[in-house]
Amino acid sequence: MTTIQQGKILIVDDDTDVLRAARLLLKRHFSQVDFEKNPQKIPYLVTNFDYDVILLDMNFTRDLSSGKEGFEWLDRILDINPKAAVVLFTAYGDVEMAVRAIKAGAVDFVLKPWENEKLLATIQKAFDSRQQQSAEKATVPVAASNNLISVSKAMQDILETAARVAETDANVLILGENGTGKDLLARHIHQLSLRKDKSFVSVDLGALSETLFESELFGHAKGAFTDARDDRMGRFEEANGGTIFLDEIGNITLPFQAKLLTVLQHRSVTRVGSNKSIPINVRLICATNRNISHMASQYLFRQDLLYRINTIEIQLPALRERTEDIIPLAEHFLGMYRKKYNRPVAFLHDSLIQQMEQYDWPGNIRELQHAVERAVILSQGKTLMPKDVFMKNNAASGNEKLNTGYNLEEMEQNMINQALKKCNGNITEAARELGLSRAALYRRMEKYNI
Ligand SMILES: Nc1ncnc2c1ncn2[C@@H]1O[C@H](COP(=O)(O)OP(=O)(O)OP(=O)(O)O)[C@@H](O)[C@H]1O
Repeated sequence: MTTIQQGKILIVDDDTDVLRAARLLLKRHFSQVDFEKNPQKIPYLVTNFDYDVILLDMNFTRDLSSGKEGFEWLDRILDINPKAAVVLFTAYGDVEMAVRAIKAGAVDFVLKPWENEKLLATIQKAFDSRQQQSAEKATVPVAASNNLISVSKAMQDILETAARVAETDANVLILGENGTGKDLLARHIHQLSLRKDKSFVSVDLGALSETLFESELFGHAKGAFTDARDDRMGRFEEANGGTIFLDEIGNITLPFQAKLLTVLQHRSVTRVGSNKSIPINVRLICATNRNISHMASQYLFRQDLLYRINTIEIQLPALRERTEDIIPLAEHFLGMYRKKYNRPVAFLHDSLIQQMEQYDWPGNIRELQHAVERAVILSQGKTLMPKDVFMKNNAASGNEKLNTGYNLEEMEQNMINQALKKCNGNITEAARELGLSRAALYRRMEKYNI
């Protein structure tokens, strides 16, 4: 009998069959095997969950065979966690690419189609070396996995409601501005639910094109359209027994709303090009940053679909409406990033605390998180000062409340300029300051025309 090791593995691949097969194999050996189809979720997952090994596809649909996208994502992962053990997966691999991948920071490389023993041995090796590293660095704490900070009364009430509804199978609709924690709350509810050992499948409906919508959600039969070379299960089937999280539900067109409604009413899906109905048992959590009741009153969102999805409605307040959470969150991120980047900085200056509490945080917790991360990377002393934390228009408007939009790219560009200035234009040193590889810094400089 195989013993299951306490280890967290993440598989990122846009091919559902690959995900399923690799997960099935690895689940027999590791206690937690998460999978994600959408590479855009990588930064979120790597920041929030301390994976032992990440198995990453090199060829996402954008660019089928050069492996370029895989290299980009590898870079992003290592930017976030330089110690991540990343094993690359490719169908078009060759020795040259393997060498490049290892040079770029991957620990190993597996060719598709794989042999189970080989895949397992590679993952095991990556896992063992990572365990050894952690044992040597016993002082390095585990990442703040699933750490939901909630000091304000508003958030405590929300968590209480979440705990109460988690055990039921009631559909939940989470409303709130971008970056308020909708995704994190959905995962939290799943973790508290009886389905926690089953899949949590997250789908960003806003990112799905009209042509992909149906086959992605409901699957397709072989030959249903030109590229349908095999039968393929959709996201609802993948989530069977577990939870499906439909993000940006307010962004789908009326015809797709009708299709989704039919699936929810019948609790079954029919793959595109097939006439066989497949029963599904999923817990549904939806989220949107739009005013969906208003949309329903304007006939832009079907009222009957809204009734289906909002059995329990949770409104996440904007960060500026729960100011008690700002400093605990900032301290949480400060602790997380000072350890990650090994910086001495440990305190927020009183004047910074005051400014942070008065700032509007239009990008909510995500904006706060990025602002603290960048400040930690660039920090020199033990205390963060107001000048260290980028808050849009902060310098110009002092302590006034701000209602402007927020631009992450602008912030990134600013940070790069600051680092280059500090290091007198020395790219290697600036990259180190920013916690980036030289290649990653060059790419960003090119992007911003610096
Ligand atoms: N209460 C919290 N405690 C700690 N971290 C949080 C909390 N809420 C959100 N975060 C962090 O803030 C970031 C943004 O959260 P999340 O992605 O869940 O927001 P969202 O509302 O789903 O955003 P979007 O609408 O843009 O998809 C994530 O890194 C998340 O871990």
